[in-house]
Amino acid sequence: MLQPITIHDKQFSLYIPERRIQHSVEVVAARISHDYRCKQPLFLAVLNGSFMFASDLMKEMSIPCEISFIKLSSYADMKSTGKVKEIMGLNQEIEGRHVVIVEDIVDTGNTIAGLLPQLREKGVASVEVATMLIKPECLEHNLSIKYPAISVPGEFVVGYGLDYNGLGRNLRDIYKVM
Ligand SMILES: O=P(O)(O)OC[C@H]1O[C@H](OP(=O)(O)OP(=O)(O)O)[C@H](O)[C@@H]1O
Ligand code: HPA
Repeated sequence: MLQPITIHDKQFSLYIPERRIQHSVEVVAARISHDYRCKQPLFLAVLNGSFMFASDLMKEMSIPCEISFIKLSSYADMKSTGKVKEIMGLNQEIEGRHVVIVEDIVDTGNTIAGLLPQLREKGVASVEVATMLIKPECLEHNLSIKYPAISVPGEFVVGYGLDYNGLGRNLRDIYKVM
């Protein structure tokens, strides 16, 4: 068996190898390329974690498409629905655009559940979500995630953009906590 890796105080074992990740990215890119062939989609990649998936996804797209990167403020106003993180860095006009949010992971779904209404308020023509990983058993919202690459159980994962306290994002494979 492969040696586990150590990040900070925890050990992680290899979970999803690079070749499976790359194959899953190709499958998702082909689906989006087909579904959006006359729509010139605008990818909105949520920083930081999505940078690697966003880059690989773009390289596999076979239709004209654009990309912008957004960050969600770590603090925001409290609304009755809970904490709503505001979008920062959106310097692109999105009214009337077909937007595809790009995420590294949908875990509880809080991030996407907060983001979707804000994008709809700005008058997008459509909005869907592409995510490298999804944890269906952790979802706390009724979300329809149209383009999930790989489903995983609830364990904490790192690599391919995902971090554990800042480290591990550079790993080409995805690892899970032991
Ligand atoms: O579905 P959720 O429970 O909301 O979790 C998913 C979010 O958590 C991570 O972001 P994080 O806020 O850790 O920032 P990062 O991308 O900079 O690591 C990840 O990149 C997603 O955006
Ligand atoms: O499993 C995870 N790993 C890293 N970052 C995350 N953000 C939400 N879930 C995770």
